[in-house]
Amino acid sequence: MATLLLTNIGQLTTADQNARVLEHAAVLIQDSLIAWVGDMGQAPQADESIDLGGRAVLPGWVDSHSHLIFGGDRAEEFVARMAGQSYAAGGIAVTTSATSQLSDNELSEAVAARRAEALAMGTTWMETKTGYGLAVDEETRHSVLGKPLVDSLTFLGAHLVPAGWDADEYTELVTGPMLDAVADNVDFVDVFCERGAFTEEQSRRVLEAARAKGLATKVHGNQLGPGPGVQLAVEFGSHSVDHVNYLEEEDIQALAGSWAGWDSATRTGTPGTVATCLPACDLSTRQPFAPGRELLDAGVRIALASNCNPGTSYTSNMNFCVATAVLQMNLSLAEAIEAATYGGALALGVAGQTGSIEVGKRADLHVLDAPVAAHLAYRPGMNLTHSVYRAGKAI
Ligand SMILES: N=CN[C@@H](CCC(=O)O)C(=O)O
Ligand SMILES: [Zn+2]
Repeated sequence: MATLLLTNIGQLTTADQNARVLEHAAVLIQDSLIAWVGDMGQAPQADESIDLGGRAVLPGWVDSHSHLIFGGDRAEEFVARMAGQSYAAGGIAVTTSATSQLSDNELSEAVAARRAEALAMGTTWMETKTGYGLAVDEETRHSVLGKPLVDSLTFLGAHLVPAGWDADEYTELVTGPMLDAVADNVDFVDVFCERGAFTEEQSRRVLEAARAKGLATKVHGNQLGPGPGVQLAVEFGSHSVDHVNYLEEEDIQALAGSWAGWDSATRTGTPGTVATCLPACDLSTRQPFAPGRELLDAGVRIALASNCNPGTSYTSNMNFCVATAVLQMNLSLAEAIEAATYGGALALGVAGQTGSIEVGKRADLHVLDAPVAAHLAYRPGMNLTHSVYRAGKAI
């Protein structure tokens, strides 16, 4: 069994349950897993050793929300938005049409290139969604092509009601033949519960169909205005509700209540519904930032994710998301790092495998070209990723 010691780490942010930050640290990797963490002076012998020159190390980012399976872009829509037009869900149809024109090879290559781009910026676990197919054959094709290219895959047939369809009939298709066709390929079922997309009643049908299939759920909710998304997600025990820009007090209380069976000190118990904040999307759509500070203060577990997609957030740069959360959402650096690592892992149900630097977890590590992790927000916009290890392998 091959061992690799990463040593002379200036600052090691573990994002473990005690939020340990170690100085002059080392991490021993055995094959794909973390085998030892501690003071570099006490590190065990290893087959190979890499001196990180005093750099900061943190867990690889867990990006729990993206839409990488698409063709074309929507730069014109973005420019119009910057000139004052507001975002509307209808733009999804432009991408659906562009995506349908790509061959299997072209689409796979586009997704793989986007995944590689994110990995090079420290994202070692990445979720993505279907949702630019909106027909049984296309949604199935996207689920088959997407599955081997990402770590978690979500079915989002309920992204937009395609032109020419009655909304209830399309919901029938999504919850019947479309879900049947993709079910074996996906980890989650998601629904865009929003004005211009799916109503509360239609969203409920999507979540019920997922439950009947034994699939975990997510909800895109409360993005463009107050709405029922958060309450539905909590009611159905969804792993996450994402966007959460427009929350009423009852929404925050419902989310906090969902964590009543979870012990944060030991990270044991029954997890609730993670509130996933998407700061890059909020900037690109000029929406108010999700109230991450208030959610944390109310006892809600949050995640930070990129929401990389061609409409509302064409970036997969998690360094940028973390910097924005610190600078604009009043999160501390430690809170933002935890939300973008362990929080994302909770939102994907993979916190036992990744999201923190602990013995037994997958060796997913992000080395910064900086002495301390604070540089992520202190030097926003700079390329601070020095190197990345995914499942123990340098990329
Ligand atoms: N909100 C719904 N879906 C995407 C946007 C999709 C698009 O406009 O292409 C999002 O998460 O922001
Ligand atoms: Zn999304």
